[in-house]
Amino acid sequence: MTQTIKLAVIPGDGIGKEVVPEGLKVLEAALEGSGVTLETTDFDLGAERWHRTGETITDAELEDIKTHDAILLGAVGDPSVPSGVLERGLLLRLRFALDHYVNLRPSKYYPGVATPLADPGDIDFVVVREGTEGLYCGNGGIVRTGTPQEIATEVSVNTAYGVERVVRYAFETAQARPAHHLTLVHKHNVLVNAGHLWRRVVEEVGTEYPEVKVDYSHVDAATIYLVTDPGRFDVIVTDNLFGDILTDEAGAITGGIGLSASGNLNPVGEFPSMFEPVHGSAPDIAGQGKADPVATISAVAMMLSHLGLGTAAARVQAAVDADMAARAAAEAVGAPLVRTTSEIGDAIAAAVRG
Ligand SMILES: NC(=O)C1=CN([C@@H]2O[C@H](COP(=O)(O)OP(=O)(O)OC[C@H]3O[C@@H](n4cnc5c(N)ncnc54)[C@H](O)[C@@H]3O)[C@@H](O)[C@H]2O)C=CC1
Ligand SMILES: CC(C)CC(=O)C(=O)O
Ligand SMILES: [Mg+2]
Repeated sequence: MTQTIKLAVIPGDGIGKEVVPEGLKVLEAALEGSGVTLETTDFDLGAERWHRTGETITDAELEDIKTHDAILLGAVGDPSVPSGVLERGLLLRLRFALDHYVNLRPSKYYPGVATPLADPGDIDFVVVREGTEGLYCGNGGIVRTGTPQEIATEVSVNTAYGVERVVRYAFETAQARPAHHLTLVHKHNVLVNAGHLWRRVVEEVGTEYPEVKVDYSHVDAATIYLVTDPGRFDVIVTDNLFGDILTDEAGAITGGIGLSASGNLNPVGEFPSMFEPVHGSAPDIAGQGKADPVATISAVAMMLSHLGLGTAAARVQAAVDADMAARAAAEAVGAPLVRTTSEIGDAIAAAVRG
């Protein structure tokens, strides 16, 4: 049976434009001979478009994106655009409008890959970050008093509905993993309103998953454990801001943010899910061929798996694993591999083809 994947492609800004072509290169290799055809639509969104037209994304473009099976995004944000215009007006608009309430961010350490940790041990956990609420709602404002006593507020929104559905997804994830272990990360000793809601929901939903061992860490302590004892984590469930911060740290300990993939999921399938690297547009290295495309390529593997194409996903993952092994071998002899973004993409695409 032939199947067509309708993929919306948003390279965005900075290194997003460099890593997305590598992701597509590997995706095409993975689909060769599978009977699945790929139909891509490029969306011209990001800083250049904003400078040209003043638009972040139009309602018509959003509707068009909704007709696709999935979205592959690079990154958005550019120093030439006021901070927040693209991050809120484009990226968060997509996540909110497409109800991406699960932001899934796996972290796995490939033994031998360079890491700042002296003894990384066995790191293999997944962060289930809430994606549509919390401090990222844009709920707040600024009171310009005309005096030095200006007031700015950002209010974290946590609904029982929103917390319950992401917590349930996290329990399902923990139930499906061998360790059956879920850690709620929050700060309920201070954020007593939101924190206690999260804690109560985890307790209540947890009664339906008796096999899952549940524990709790305040977010500040969690940042310590990620460095000193990352092996203690299996599945972490947390809110939008804490999950954002923890997953950059998770990238750093597992070999660099250029390796970390994420899926913005609408698990009920009402809207297309969006796959992207955890990192941003990295203006400091943009245009130099220095960006590691592995995060985007791994996001492609997550996308294939989400679309039910497990064999193709496994082929991409195996090729990424092989590339990690090659990196580790080079590290071991003191001669780290130095390759451009497209050379890494070429090597992984070739490995996918076998
Ligand atoms: N999902 C998205 O579209 C995101 C967008 N951003 C935006 O990106 C812009 C830059 O943000 P930053 O805070 O600098 O975060 P960033 O993630 O772009 O960069 C942080 C550091 O990681 C390095 N880095 C990132 N990706 C890399 C890769 N693939 N290979 C090698 N090194 C890599 C960068 O060179 C930089 O030193 C801002 O406009 C920000 O708002 C930030 C995070 C996510
Ligand atoms: C720019 C933010 C809205 C996104 C971000 O940093 C993230 O999702 O990791
Ligand atoms: Mg982030």
